[in-house]
Amino acid sequence: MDLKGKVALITGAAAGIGLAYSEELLKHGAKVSLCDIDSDIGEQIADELGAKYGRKNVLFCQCDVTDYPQYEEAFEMTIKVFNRLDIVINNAGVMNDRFWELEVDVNLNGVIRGTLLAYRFMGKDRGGQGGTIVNTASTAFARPQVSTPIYTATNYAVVGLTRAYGDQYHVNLTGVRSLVLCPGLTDTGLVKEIRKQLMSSEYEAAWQRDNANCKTQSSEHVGRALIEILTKGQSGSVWVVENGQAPREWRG
Ligand SMILES: NC(=O)C1=CN([C@@H]2O[C@H](COP(=O)(O)OP(=O)(O)OC[C@H]3O[C@@H](n4cnc5c(N)ncnc54)[C@H](O)[C@@H]3O)[C@@H](O)[C@H]2O)C=CC1
Ligand SMILES: CCCCCC(=O)/C=C/[C@H]1C=CC(=O)[C@@H]1CCCCCCC(=O)O
Repeated sequence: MDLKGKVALITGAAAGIGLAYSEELLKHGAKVSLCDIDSDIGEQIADELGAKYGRKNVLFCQCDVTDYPQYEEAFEMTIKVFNRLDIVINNAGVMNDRFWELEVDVNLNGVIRGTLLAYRFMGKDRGGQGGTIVNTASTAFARPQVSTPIYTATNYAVVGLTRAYGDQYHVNLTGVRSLVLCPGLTDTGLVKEIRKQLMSSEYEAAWQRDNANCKTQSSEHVGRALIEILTKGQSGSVWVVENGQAPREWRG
């Protein structure tokens, strides 16, 4: 896929994996709409990336993915500024099973909202040009993270959503392809104070076991993997990126 001049909207773009996706897309000549709930860091990141890759190529939209009207405004603003939309990356996520309703609202409902908006603004059946949706899940979908059952469930659901929408039936109808990237342990701010993120402090032993054999990878590695997946990923495909290795397709 030639990314030059393409427009990508990325959620959770102010930090971690979303920021790495954004920078890698800019390096490949795309324009990016950085969407994040955190406007202080988001504006600052947009300034920094704009100075490096050209101010006309970067936009920041303050957007909480749990708030449909705000999310819709981010799509409208992106298309108004860049005049097109080719790629939607549903990446914003949290891990906190204590606040599980919010976790489900961000990690699953947020991806559903982003997917429905992507079809509305890119779907050929809705007057659009077609495009690509990339969702971020986690390797927790393939090997359940026993210490965070609800976080794990949201990742299973995102993979199921992507596989169903990724079917050729939807591609024929809309011209939109859907892929899912599942990172393993990645060095970001997702885990701040693990004891407060597990449903029970008794789960700490399980948390240690869950992550015992994982090698931490950088968010930049996941960013580079995104470009490879965008280039060769078939609609409905599921990609695992872990331990700093090249992306590999998961075939269930
Ligand atoms: N870091 C890791 O080890 C792994 C992360 N993931 C997934 O990768 C995705 C990105 O996570 P990280 O970069 O690690 O986390 P992070 O905490 O570094 O970045 C997440 C970003 O999402 C934003 N955000 C949070 N709630 C939001 C909302 N309601 N609306 C809009 N933006 C919101 C935050 O402000 C932040 O900028 C998540 O979906 C996470 O589940 C998956 C596997 C491993
Ligand atoms: C010893 C713990 C070190 C810190 C671990 C950490 O930061 C974990 C991150 C996970 C949080 C959400 C995820 O999606 C991350 C990785 C999930 C990997 C699941 C590993 C299980 C396995 O591969 O068997």
